[in-house]
Amino acid sequence: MFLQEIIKTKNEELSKLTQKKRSLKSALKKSELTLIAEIKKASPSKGLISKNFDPEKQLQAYSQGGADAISILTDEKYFNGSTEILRQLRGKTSLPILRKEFIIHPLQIYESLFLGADIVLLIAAILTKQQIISFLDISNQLGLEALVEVHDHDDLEKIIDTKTEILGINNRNLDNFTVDITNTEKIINELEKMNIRNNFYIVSESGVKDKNDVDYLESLGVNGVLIGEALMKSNKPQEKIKELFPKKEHVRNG
Ligand SMILES: O=P(O)(O)OC[C@@H](O)[C@@H](O)c1c[nH]c2ccccc12
Repeated sequence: MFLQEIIKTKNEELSKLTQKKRSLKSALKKSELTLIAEIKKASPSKGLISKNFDPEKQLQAYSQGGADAISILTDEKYFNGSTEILRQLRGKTSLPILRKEFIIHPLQIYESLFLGADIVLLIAAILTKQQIISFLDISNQLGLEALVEVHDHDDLEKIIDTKTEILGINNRNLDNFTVDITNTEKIINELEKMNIRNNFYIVSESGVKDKNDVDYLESLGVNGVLIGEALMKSNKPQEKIKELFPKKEHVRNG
């Protein structure tokens, strides 16, 4: 009897832990182009990007500018990020948070939950199809959303017939750092040929720097864009967002 009561309580406690997180998918469902704004101090391709790196100030500028979600680099060695940044910013925003990390083990997904992330990144190029399938299952169980990132045809093959819902198309080749934003168009064309374009919410990632780029991507029908460097390098990220997304509603007090 008593054990039963304990288990009932445990189930209630667990449901709190895994309850639906803040959702990127809900933002992507809207007709307006979604902005995922990234907090990134440095990168292996660009070195130090932000001299006066202040994650909290950056977060404020992003949310006041009208960003729909925040991406936070947690890799230390190559991006100068930290899990601590995510932990600290979590309580300071109501926007969904994507943990930008190179996930190669299920433990990192559990860790993301405890850090307070709402979305995890699954990079197809560093995972097998089996891992993608299993990592998507784990994320689902934990109530986390997953942004599954592809760059080329081989990556695309790996995510076909998986439960991928949010598809990130990376315009940057992570092996040699070359950037080409027409990569988004190329991958969308492949999806259309395979007749699976409408199975996904599509986020174009990397190399988006001006209004022209945003307009071009919007014309392709993407649901969202992920921008890091252009916002990190700007002295006034909030203004930069206004320039890139004049239609966005700008929040007054974060
Ligand atoms: O700074 P940019 O060019 O706007 O790019 C942002 C984001 O797309 C990029 O940081 C990124 C995309 N996929 C990744 C995977 C790991 C680390 C970083 C990334």
